[in-house]
Amino acid sequence: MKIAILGAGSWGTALAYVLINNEFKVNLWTRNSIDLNYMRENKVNKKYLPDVLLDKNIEFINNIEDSIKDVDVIVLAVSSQATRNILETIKEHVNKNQLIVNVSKGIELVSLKTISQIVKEFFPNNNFVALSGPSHAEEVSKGMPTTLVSASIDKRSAELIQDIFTTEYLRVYTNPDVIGVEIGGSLKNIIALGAGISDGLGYGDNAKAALMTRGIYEIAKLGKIMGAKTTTFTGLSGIGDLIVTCTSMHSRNRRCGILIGEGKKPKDALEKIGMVVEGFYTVESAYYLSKKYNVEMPITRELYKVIYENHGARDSVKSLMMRSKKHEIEEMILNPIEWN
Ligand SMILES: NC(=O)C1=CN([C@@H]2O[C@H](COP(=O)(O)OP(=O)(O)OC[C@H]3O[C@@H](n4cnc5c(N)ncnc54)[C@H](OP(=O)(O)O)[C@@H]3O)[C@@H](O)[C@H]2O)C=CC1
Ligand SMILES: O=C(CO)COP(=O)(O)O
Repeated sequence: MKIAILGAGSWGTALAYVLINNEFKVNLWTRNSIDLNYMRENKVNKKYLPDVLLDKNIEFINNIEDSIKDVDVIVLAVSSQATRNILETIKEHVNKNQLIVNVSKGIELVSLKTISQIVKEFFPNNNFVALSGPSHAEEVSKGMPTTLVSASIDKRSAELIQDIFTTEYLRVYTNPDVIGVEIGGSLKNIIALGAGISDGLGYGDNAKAALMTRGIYEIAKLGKIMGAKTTTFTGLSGIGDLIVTCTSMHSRNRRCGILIGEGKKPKDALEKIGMVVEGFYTVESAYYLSKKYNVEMPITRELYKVIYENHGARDSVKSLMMRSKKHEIEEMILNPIEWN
């Protein structure tokens, strides 16, 4: 079995490390020829994961068409806003037997589509898997215990991806709820930005617990209306990924939020992180999805104002706290226990 990984960032590189050590052949594609030459010579990705040795079963490739030739699986591992361009580039060169796997976590701006929906536009006949879950590249590439979810409407594809990525430190579950896994994985990044802002403002654990709990609630509300199963949000790609991203210093979303909370302008904070901060864009997509589906998403709305409308973060927290009083669980999401 041969696998192409399109994108040699932190996550693409960590997944390449897993696969080559499972004795699969990997083509790792990067658009950057300087990075390519360094990787070929030194067998490490200096820019994103410098301590991880990639010294067997791997080819570093700069030509994207060559990288997907004769592979069984194509893994999309660039930022989600760049994925459409990648698909456009490879569309004439993919055959219908190649399984397409997406590992990025975001919702496309303007189209408001998830990656499975974009992939379907280009490759309606190919099987598709969304591989997601609480998994920082820095830990996976050190062999630290991690769990993922392989989501596909095709059971065999979900199980194939489960098989090839499983190691003694990486446990992979399957789930047929692709949209649920995609919405959970994408929107947790918004809440992680918020958790970071809260930390940057000097607020404590109470505020973060509130953001995480009310955050997964509004994510699940939107997800349900978009066709997801509510239970998926209680799983690894939902609350699991939300917990890891809101609490870890590995998280670029959380670190970007901390800088904003400390007073940096959102654009400057993004630039300082220097890596993909998906939540920065997904907050806009989610804001418009909440309007499109008429779902109340107060945390998303306030974060949109902070990131895109120059609204003060402390004022946004006040607005959230002073909203009109309400019941905790709305009818539409679960069956709440009613008062006697
Ligand atoms: N890091 C992690 O722990 C995890 C990340 N993810 C998700 O994986 C996705 C990729 O993140 P990650 O690898 O961490 O990000 P990084 O910032 O580490 O790397 C981004 C990668 O995407 C490439 N890229 C960015 N823009 C473009 C573009 N316009 N065209 C082609 N390639 C582009 C970069 O290439 P270049 O270097 O040339 O700019 C680089 O290879 C994100 O959606 C993220 O949410 C999911 C799980 C874990
Ligand atoms: O998705 C991730 C962990 O599961 C990575 O999160 P960040 O992009 O915030 O680093």
